[in-house]
Amino acid sequence: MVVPTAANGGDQQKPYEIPFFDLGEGDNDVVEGGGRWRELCDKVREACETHGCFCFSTERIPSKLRQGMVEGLRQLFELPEDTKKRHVNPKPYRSYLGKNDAVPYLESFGIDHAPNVEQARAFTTLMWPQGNPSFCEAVKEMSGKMQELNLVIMKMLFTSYGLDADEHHAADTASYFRLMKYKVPPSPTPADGIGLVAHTDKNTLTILGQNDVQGLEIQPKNGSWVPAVIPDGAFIAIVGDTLKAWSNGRLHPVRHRVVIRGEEERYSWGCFLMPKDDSTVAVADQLVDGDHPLMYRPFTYSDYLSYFVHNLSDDALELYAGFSSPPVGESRRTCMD
Ligand SMILES: O=C(O)CCC(=O)C(=O)O
Ligand SMILES: [Fe+2]
Repeated sequence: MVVPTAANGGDQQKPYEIPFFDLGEGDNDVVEGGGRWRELCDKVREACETHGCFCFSTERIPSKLRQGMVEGLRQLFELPEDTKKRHVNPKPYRSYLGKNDAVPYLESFGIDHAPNVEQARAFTTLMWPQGNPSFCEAVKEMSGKMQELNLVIMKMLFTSYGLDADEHHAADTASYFRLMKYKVPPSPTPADGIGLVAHTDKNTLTILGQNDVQGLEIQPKNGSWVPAVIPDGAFIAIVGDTLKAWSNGRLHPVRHRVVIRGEEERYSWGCFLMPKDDSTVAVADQLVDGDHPLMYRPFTYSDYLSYFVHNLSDDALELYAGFSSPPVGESRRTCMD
């Protein structure tokens, strides 16, 4: 099944189709050896190579959990600015972001290892000293399910490439959970109600959910921006730069942005899968051959992220790790193969 995306704000754009997959019921369907497993692995890989993203539904995340998440986000972003500013973390994109000229409609928080109840509780207690057990539970559960799904999709990609899809890579994997609110721009809406500037994700694989208010756009390989319409209750998975490197350029980290239109506030939340800070990302040996010469040198994810934060280049991966760039002299150890 594909989800046709209507042209947004004009009739110039051709409808663009983002693949949509039903990732099944709990653990019964999309598990290794299940009826649809192998077929889905290939379709997911194809979507990630061609589009760099796909939408999916899953019964692992019940609608009650989604509702709890959205309700908690409303309460969170309504807190006083001084309270929200208490959330500080030295890692990039984690501290509370509000009132930023580059992204005036966006507010966000990033929580490390949110599936860990201690981390989820530390965050909610910081925001609500008297506690907020229901949002704490929603953050822990939602981030845990999304991390699980991220790992399932990674496994699908490994399987489709015929690589050992052993879970061992999960041990070298971390995640952070990002909570976002996009305010309604003042009326009349500026032509460019940019909620989040165009970028590729630097991590491995991202899964995003939203409160059914659209706004995400992607730039397909052919160049022009199109809306990425996420069906109600569904999620979108987006390939990051690190997966492009690991797959020797096969998987496509699609550029995306958020454009705010309409009258409703948009809430979104994302689980960003990434290698642990000290893990080295290296191209999988099996994905290098005569037709696919080695494109990237090994690198440490945290060094790559730091390079990006200091340079903010659209071509960060190619400049930092592209084979023509200078070697870093790191030993070759890989977190993902
Ligand atoms: O809010 C969204 O839908 C997109 C967020 C995003 O792309 C990001 O945080 O990297
Ligand atoms: Fe992103």
